[in-house]
Amino acid sequence: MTVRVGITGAAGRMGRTLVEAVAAAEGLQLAAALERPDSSLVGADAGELAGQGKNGIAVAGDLADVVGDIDVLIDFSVPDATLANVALCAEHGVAVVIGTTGFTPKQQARIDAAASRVGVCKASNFSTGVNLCFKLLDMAARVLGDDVDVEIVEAHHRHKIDAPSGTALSMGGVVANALGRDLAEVAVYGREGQTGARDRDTIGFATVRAGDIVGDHTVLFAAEGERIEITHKASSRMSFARGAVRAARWLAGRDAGLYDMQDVLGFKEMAGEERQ
Ligand SMILES: NC(=O)C1=CN([C@@H]2O[C@H](COP(=O)(O)OP(=O)(O)OC[C@H]3O[C@@H](n4cnc5c(N)ncnc54)[C@H](OP(=O)(O)O)[C@@H]3O)[C@@H](O)[C@H]2O)C=CC1
Ligand SMILES: O=C(O)C1=N[C@H](C(=O)O)C[C@H](O)C1
Repeated sequence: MTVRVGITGAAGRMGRTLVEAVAAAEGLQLAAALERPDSSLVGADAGELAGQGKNGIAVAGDLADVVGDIDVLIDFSVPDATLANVALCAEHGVAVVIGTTGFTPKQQARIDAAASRVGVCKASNFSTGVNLCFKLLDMAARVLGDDVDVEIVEAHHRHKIDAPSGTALSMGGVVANALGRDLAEVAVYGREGQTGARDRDTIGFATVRAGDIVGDHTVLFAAEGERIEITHKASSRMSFARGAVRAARWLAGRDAGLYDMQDVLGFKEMAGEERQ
């Protein structure tokens, strides 16, 4: 079966990379590409926008016009646009891969509601490397326990609009969960002035925005006399796009529910087998 894919924000950094990744993927076919309704790019050829040469898919401005042509929507845009798109897809039985970051808890609840009607695969990071890091972080936190200070440092390009990155927050969530802490209670977002000594229970976040950095994340586990650092560095957006394409193939035809890249990679099944 060929999975018919739609891509929102098709002229964006991730959108263009996704158009290229879908073209290279087996079993997937680009069936729709979207931009804002008022964008001057509506009507342009999506392949040309992605620097791939014409692919015959004209950029649409309204998802309602093309939702019947697709099986899965891949959405890397902004929270408000993603929420509107997910709601429409849920009405039409179209599955959604969500890469957008920066949702509030209230916005996340709307995604959860849509996922009771269709399959939704949402991940703050679709690269295999970062998802492997989540497993390594879980293991490191469980072994090191409360004997270390945990700090998370992330760096991204100057155009990124949310901070800390979705990936940094997910990493914090994994570590907090492994240590039996609630991230909302222990997170410290930046420090300035007379901060006092560090509280061991906190998880610190530091953000760098500069130039064209694709995405760097480091989690430090610092004890007296030694320090472990788990680092991931993305050098190409294709690492995210390939993961999202893999997720789209995996999600097509699946039951309604909220999934993530750990499901797609089979990591949750592996963890279940380890426990048995
Ligand atoms: N999960 C993951 O693996 C990854 C997630 N991301 C996330 O993906 C998102 C997009 O990142 P990136 O591609 O760098 O961002 P860009 O700004 O390059 O692209 C966003 C696209 O969405 C479009 N858009 C913005 N607002 C609307 C709207 N209201 N309606 C329709 N379209 C809209 C933009 O159009 P316009 O230019 O006209 O505003 C643009 O084409 C971010 O949240 C980022 O954090 C990024 C990389 C990996
Ligand atoms: O905006 C980006 O570029 C990225 N966003 C994601 C995030 O917020 O974690 C993933 C990746 O790091 C790139």
